[in-house]
Amino acid sequence: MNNLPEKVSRNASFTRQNLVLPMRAEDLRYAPDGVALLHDVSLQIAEGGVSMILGANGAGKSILMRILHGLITPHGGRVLWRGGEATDAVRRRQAMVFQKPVLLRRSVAANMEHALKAAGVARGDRGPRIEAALQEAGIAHLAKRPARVLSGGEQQRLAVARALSLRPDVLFLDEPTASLDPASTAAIEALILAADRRGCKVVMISHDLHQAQRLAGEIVFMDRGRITEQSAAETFFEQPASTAARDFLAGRLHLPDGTTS
Ligand SMILES: Nc1ncnc2c1ncn2[C@@H]1O[C@H](COP(=O)(O)OP(=O)(O)OP(=O)(O)O)[C@@H](O)[C@H]1O
Repeated sequence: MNNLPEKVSRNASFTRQNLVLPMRAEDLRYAPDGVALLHDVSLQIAEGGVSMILGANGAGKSILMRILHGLITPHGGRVLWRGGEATDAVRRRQAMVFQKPVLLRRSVAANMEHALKAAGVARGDRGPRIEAALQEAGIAHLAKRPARVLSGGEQQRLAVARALSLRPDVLFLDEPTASLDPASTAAIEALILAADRRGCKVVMISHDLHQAQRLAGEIVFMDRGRITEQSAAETFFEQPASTAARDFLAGRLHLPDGTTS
């Protein structure tokens, strides 16, 4: 890969301390109605670089992310932030953006205002933060427009800008650029890299291997409810350790019965 020096310098350029990492997930099990969808998943997320979760459809990536963010409760195992269970203070230092942005029926600026107010940001600080976040996302000219009439790419930029305006220590992104065109994708990727440079830990799911190569510091690879490897992105793409990852990168499908096509 040709962008290693950029990643190294990015990782060295933190501008603030991350107050919730490292995160440690231990033996997570998720089995609604007795059907095991996550099997004893353990991983550690530390500061520095984008952590990218890869794996085939149905591998359990979204379930894992939702458990890490506290949106669903696992049937076994636990998630520890700096060694302790998530408190309200820890949850407030995290944000999540979904593949389909969840926006309120009000203007772009009012969507931002609502999130900042709910997060307890003082009234006088909200305006400047909204302006800065919309500028950075390249949608300042849309501030007064109803959020629901924005294009898909604009809506997703707003969702990411809104999440970043909260200045989270950890930002979870579940396929934020799925179905966006190259220009919108590039705009979102620029926001992700800027957040990374500021010391916001980005944990992200993507199906776009080129995007993973552009952004990721490390790869967490999932196969049928298990993490088969967690490694530096360069290592993963050059020498994937697991058969499942090798097959995935080669475009071979792992079928539920254990065979490969
Ligand atoms: N509450 C639930 N009850 C039953 N099955 C579920 C539930 N939630 C998710 N699943 C199933 O668990 C599997 C993993 O889902 P998940 O959304 O985590 O996959 P994913 O890796 O994010 O896939 P994709 O890349 O398609 O988004 C899927 O087969 C899904 O249908």
